[in-house]
Amino acid sequence: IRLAVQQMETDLFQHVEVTSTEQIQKDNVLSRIVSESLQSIEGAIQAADGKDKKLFDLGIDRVDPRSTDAFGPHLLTSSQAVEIAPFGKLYTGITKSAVETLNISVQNIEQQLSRPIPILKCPFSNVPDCSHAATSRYRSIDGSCNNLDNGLWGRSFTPFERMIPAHYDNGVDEPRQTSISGGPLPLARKISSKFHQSSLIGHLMPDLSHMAMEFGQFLSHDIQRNALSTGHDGANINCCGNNRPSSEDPCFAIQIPTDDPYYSKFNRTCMNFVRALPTPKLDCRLGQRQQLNQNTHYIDGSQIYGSDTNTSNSLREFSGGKLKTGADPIIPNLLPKDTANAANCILPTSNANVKCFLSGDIRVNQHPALSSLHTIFLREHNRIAAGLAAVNKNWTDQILYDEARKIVGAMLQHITYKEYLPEILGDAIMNLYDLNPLTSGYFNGYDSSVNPASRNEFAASAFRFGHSMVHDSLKYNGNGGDRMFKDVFLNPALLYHKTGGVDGIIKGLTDSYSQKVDEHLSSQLTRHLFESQPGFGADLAAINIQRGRDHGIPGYLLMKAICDVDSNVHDPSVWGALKAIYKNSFDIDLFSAGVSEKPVTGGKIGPTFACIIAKQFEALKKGDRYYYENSGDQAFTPEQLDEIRKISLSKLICRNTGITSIPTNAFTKNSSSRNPLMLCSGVTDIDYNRWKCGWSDWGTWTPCVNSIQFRWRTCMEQKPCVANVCINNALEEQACGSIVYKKKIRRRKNKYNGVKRYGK
Ligand code: HEM
Ligand SMILES: [Ca+2]
Repeated sequence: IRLAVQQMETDLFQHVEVTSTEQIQKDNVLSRIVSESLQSIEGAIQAADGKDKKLFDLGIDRVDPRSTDAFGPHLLTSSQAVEIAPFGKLYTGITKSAVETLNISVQNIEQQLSRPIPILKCPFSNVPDCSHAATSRYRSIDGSCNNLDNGLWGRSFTPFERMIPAHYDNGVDEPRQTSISGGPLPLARKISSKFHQSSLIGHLMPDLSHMAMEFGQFLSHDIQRNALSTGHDGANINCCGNNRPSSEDPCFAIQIPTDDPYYSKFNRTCMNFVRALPTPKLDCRLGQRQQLNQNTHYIDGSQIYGSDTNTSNSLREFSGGKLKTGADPIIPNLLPKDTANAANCILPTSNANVKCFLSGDIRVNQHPALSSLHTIFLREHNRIAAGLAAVNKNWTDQILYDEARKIVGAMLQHITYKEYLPEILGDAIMNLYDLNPLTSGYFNGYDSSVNPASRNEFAASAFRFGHSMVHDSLKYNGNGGDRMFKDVFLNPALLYHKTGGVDGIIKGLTDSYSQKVDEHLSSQLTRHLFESQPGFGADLAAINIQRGRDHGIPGYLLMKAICDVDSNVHDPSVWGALKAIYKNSFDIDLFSAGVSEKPVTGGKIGPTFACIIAKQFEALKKGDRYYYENSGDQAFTPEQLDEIRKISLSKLICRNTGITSIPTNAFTKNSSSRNPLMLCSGVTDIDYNRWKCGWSDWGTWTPCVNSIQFRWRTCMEQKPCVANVCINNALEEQACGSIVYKKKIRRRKNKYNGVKRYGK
């Protein structure tokens, strides 16, 4: 910011491209506003920084991330994100000044005066040079240069996009908290306790296994990680103490009514809630407050490998292309241990070997089911790296790592589009949005004009539908049986069990049902989330509603209209219950009404969420140059692609655990007809010959004709082989029948042309 102020005099209008006198006048007005307001806004930001420092020095802004007030790892914001927050404050501050001074709407500011202001620095101005990326077979770690025209699209530490503009109370940045009929919106916790309370009747999903819940979360952690505001030096903020106004940015604490059916027992009237940190838009034009995604937006396995180079390097073995594993004396093949306990999870005092885990996403320790799925993919990466190394002795660590990462990323996409989404969205929507993978050949739908970025309506509301699928407990085939979620949040101990462990958790996930997607959430999430004090934890339904308001997510009815959804998509009693809580139907929050819609035919979620989710996955497919079915320089060969198409989550589980049988489709519960059990002993590995460079194995001999027979082998220069190891095909011939000749090898270049025949 200070730099921006210094630049003000020198840069003013230096790079402005203007087209008309009217535009010049508008721009002049805007620039005057910017220069007039800059100093006072900077002063306000500095004052807030000073306050943060004081709270930090007094030891107040240091919430233990393990405590209920901290939402575990969700509050740990990366330093790259912390650096962007001041820009967000500055841009929204100036936008507000412009709106007030000119007395026009923020949309007008965005539309009429929409261009970057040259005197303001932009945190997204370092557009990478993507010239080498066009021919690269591998994605960058941070997602940059996937799109060659817009190198920052989908990169980590860039803003969430939006389907439609935000609905903030003041139009620019204040959370949506006022009813359109006037007066406050109903409290998020009140909506949760009245509408999202857990249900014990008919709450199980008859078709979907609990693994469908878990894969959804794992996938969501690939696509997005919101960045929350921090105090001084990245400190965790508590908005429920007496030291910060509980509803002054960055606080937006969740008020708990005094007659709350649960929290009143503990005299709790406040639940910590910190606003997402503000960021300008990617193009740094003035406008509304936006939020920041710390992960790569693409489905690329970033939750396994990291979304920045430092993280990804810290997870690599740098030998044989492998990822680091935990050096545990009893169970060797776990995720690497977080010996510094930076993730701050809960460790048992009884066993010093038990440590939290490291992965590409810091939320890996949230609960053992999530950590277990991470473990499966880590093992698969290392298995593939070893398989590739066995057929290509001269491949370096880097090639092995890159290629194994490429294959695992493709497997994630295949499982997402082939197995997971069809269960959630149903066939009609899969077809409508062209989401089905092909059975052979390349997909030719890459469209460089499609921005793949995660949409705010998707991340802050729609894809949280999975919270409704979470069961009360984790079924556990191991020591001590099933575990209530509240007993295992942030606790990795289960993975270290000798009998059970990852196998016991994974088996339990495929062997139990998810809950139905409806308005009911398990009380493990709405009363006991990250419970650290006996009795109560946080409430995820209330947090989801509050987060939607924090991000200015528009009300449900507007999103429903945008999605062109007919009326009557709710059970009348459900809609009646919502209307009884809200003063005005147009106020109803997207999460609450979206999650409670009646499911679409063949799917598990209602039409509004299905529309938001399908549009997102369409963008993630068509806007990803590295989508696994694409052709081009970065493509798999057709034969390699066929190998990817053979995999399923169940096969991955078989290959990486000691589990002996599993439902063929891991997302639907085993039933003898629809989804029979498959024996893991019959599961084969991918055919690494599809990746082998140099000569293939010899084929079989042809039948003996005229006392001679042949066999061939081919030179495999398939990508990513280094060329010139061999050329074309080689033919071997030998005598057969009664006369025995010596066999010879020769090149079959230009069909026998110029090649001498040996032997007879
Ligand atoms: C036991 C299981 C789960 C727990 C404990 C959990 C917990 C959480 C928490 C604490 C947040 C942060 C809320 C906020 O501050 O705004 C969150 C965000 C989110 N969750 Fe979950 N979740 C679970 C499962 C799932 C599932 C199954 C899905 C989807 C299928 C899902 C999708 C999301 C999404 C999309 C977000 C927003 C992510 C972001 O941008 O940071 N979660 N979850
Ligand atoms: Ca990603």
